[in-house]
Amino acid sequence: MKHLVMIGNGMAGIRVIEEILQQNREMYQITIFGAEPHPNYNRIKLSNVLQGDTTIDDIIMNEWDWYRENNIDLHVNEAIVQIDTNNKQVISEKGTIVSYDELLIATGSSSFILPIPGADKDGVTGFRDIKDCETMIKVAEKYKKAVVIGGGLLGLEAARGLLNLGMEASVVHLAPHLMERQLDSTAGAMLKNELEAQGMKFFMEKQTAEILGEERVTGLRFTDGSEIEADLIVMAVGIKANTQVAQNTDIIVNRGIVVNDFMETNIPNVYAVGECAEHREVTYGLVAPLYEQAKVLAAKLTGNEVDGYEGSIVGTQLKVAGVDLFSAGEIDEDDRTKSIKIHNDFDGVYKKILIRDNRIAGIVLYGDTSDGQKLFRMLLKREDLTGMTSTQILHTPCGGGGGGEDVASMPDDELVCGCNGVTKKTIVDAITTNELTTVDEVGGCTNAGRSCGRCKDLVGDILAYTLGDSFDKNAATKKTLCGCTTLDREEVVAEIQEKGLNSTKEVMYVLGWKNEEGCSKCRPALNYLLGMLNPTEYIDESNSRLVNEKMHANIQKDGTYSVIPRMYGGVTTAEDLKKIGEVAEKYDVPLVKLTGGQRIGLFGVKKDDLLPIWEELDMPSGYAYGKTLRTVKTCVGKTFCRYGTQDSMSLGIELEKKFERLDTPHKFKMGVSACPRNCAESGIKDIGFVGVDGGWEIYVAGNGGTDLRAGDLLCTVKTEEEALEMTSVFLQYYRETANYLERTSHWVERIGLENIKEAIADPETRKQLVERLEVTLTRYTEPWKEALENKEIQEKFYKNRQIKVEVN
Ligand SMILES: Cc1cc2nc3c(=O)[nH]c(=O)nc-3n(C[C@H](O)[C@H](O)[C@H](O)COP(=O)(O)OP(=O)(O)OC[C@H]3O[C@@H](n4cnc5c(N)ncnc54)[C@H](O)[C@@H]3O)c2cc1C
Ligand SMILES: NC(=O)c1ccc[n+]([C@@H]2O[C@H](COP(=O)([O-])OP(=O)(O)OC[C@H]3O[C@@H](n4cnc5c(N)ncnc54)[C@H](O)[C@@H]3O)[C@@H](O)[C@H]2O)c1
Ligand code: SF4
Ligand code: FES
Repeated sequence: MKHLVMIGNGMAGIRVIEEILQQNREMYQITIFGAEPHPNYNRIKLSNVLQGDTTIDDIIMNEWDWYRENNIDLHVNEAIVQIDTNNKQVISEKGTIVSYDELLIATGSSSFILPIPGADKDGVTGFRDIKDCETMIKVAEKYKKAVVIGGGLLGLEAARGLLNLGMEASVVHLAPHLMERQLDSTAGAMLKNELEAQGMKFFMEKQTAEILGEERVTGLRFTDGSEIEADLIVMAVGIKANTQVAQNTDIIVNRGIVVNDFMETNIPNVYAVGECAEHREVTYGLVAPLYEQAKVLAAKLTGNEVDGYEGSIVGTQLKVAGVDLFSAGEIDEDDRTKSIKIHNDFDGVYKKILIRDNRIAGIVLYGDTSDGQKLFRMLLKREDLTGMTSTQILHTPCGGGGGGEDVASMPDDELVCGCNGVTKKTIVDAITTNELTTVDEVGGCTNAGRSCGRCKDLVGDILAYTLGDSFDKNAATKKTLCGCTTLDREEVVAEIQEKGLNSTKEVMYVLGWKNEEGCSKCRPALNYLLGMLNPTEYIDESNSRLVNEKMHANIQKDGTYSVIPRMYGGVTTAEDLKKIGEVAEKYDVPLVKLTGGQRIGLFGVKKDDLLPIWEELDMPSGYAYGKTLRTVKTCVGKTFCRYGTQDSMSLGIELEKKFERLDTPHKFKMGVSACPRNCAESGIKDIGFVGVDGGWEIYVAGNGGTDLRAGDLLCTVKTEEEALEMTSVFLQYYRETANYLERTSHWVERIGLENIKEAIADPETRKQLVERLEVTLTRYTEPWKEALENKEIQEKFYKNRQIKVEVN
């Protein structure tokens, strides 16, 4: 098998790999290096994350298990720093050397940071990746004044996000009107009016000379000498291709890595794709052309016949609520163009079609973009307009997302999903051939809707049109458990109960799963649901668990493992500390570290050492890898602290001993503080206890991670027994109603705290929840003890090859 190495784990590169896997799974052993610590995610949707419409979790496109299932050796957080084309090797920043037969460079771009004094101060960022997005969200919690430099697509989407985060957002722009690369001055002015009405401020035709402040930014000075204040500066002044890996090699680099029509560089077996590639002197910054490149390259790499890539004309839209615009091709008239213009200022609609030699050369639409795709198709196909009137050009029947009638009159070759180049015919064919009934399924088969998501309504309309009477609108757009089924979580639960199903295979078979093996999304979800619904009879399927749970250890990015034993309530003994020290020394453990959950972790453990280390430790597993109770953090409480009114350690230890190993929809953390000073950070735990005079306040759905959230007060109880009972009630209600992989913070926001309180108000309901939980708690055993006693488990999990996948 040939070895394909890819540098870059982003949108264009992974599309090539997906296409290769579809065309020939057996052809390559694949290794991917990614500089970011994440699996492939939808970068486009970072704007939606910043604007608060979605979460980082929701924009992951290929989960860690996807890499594993496709035998991809993934190295994240590990940039390649050198290519040796003579010896056909790549070298990473950590010194890893890997040989390749075929090398694919897919390193994308970086934000262009203006080379002006002060650009390196704290509070100055680009907007390119998850880290930048998180930086902005964090700054917005503390500071007020945001300045975005650059009034292009990215700058305006960033500014809208910062407004949504409660900041004042000003945009500094060099040109006389916004988005001058996509809009003419009329549309640019209309856009500025709309955004001003939404609360943005603009500084037009201003060039930044310097960023002011000591260590942290306080403002900026323009070249005309005027100054404005700023706590955060976002640079959105364009991008530059990441070509550093090709430097000091014979690979030709210009603005990007130079490729021919088959994405081949001048060096044999080395290819480039995506924003880092320069094709016919053009580098692209939108996914549609990059996906076209990906298709061509995948065909080339799998030996399939394919026409070369000839370059693209791109269409753009802005992802800001309340703004409807579309632009493609040329923007401004010249002496060879004629134009059709409609400017209805009253309704805020502007349309300009530029025509040269009787063919559409450019489109600018503002306020009504329903003709966008039809006109874009005419532009791309160079349709001859001879004999057509301006009214016919603007109003020929089209799709435009307007429902059944429009869809019927849409030509087959009309582009429905601009990002992925999917036409109406491809979608209709996929629906009929594969009996698809949901928008997500259409996405799974054709990729339509998998990028910016704008076309999803139109895909829904095409489903309605194709399926006719059998179309069910609610079903088409509902959130199914995964792409293998049309059923959502509630329906799957109802079917399992009604039909008495008792294994994942049985569920998949009886409920007509499309993929009989399921996928990395549904297998762990079904395993959880079956165990939750039928705790006494269901036999846990370790093969259906997420990889870390299967191994009972977190796999680190270098292929080693972590060992984290329990320390109930963060309390340990001299004897346990000695044991940990001894194994760390004996097995040469590279890192011994106190974790955030008040325990001691051994990191960098070799797979072969896992069993002997656990045997010698003879301590319970801390489940630091599981969707289960992780830790109960406690303060020292009244035993030692003069402010303490309660015994926090005792409650914490009791809670941890009672609920350890319990499967929950997502990881679950607790905190117990013995007074409102809250030293155990109980306010940012899934369930947190705060000692008050005469009892405990119980806070729920707090989160200290990426979605920082203060917990909500659920209730106040008087005794430890009541605290334990309320924890059982809350935990079991969460277990029975949350979606798999839904943290309590998201669950409480989705269901509503008041609804949860109401649901558990009745004492009889509470009693039943507690009873069901008590039964469930009897099904768990100590995993490492079991592994040490069971040869089969040892052979299956701890004596085979290393997998290099980082799992969070
Ligand atoms: C906020 C935002 C919104 C956007 N909105 C849209 C939109 O609405 N529509 C649209 O079409 N496009 C949009 N884009 C652009 C689109 O996201 C990009 O065109 C696309 O992601 C480029 O794909 P790529 O694979 O070439 O690069 P990337 O997705 O950037 O992937 C490249 C990866 O390679 C990694 N890498 C770089 N150097 C190395 C190295 N030496 N070793 C290992 N790894 C390396 C990078 O860290 C990165 O993860 C948007 C971009 C942003 C930032
Ligand atoms: N909706 C979308 O399709 C979308 C959204 C976000 C990002 N993107 C892509 O991401 C990439 C980056 O976007 P971008 O908007 O940064 O790039 P861009 O090159 O499209 O726009 C940069 C803007 O910054 C302005 N500018 C340049 N120097 C400046 C200065 N010194 N002061 C003030 N303004 C200055 C330019 O006039 C220009 O309008 C692009 O490839 C873009 O296509 C696309
Ligand atoms: S939370 Fe209160 S009781 Fe606990 S350590 Fe802090 S001050 Fe002391
Ligand atoms: S148009 Fe962007 S995903 Fe379809």
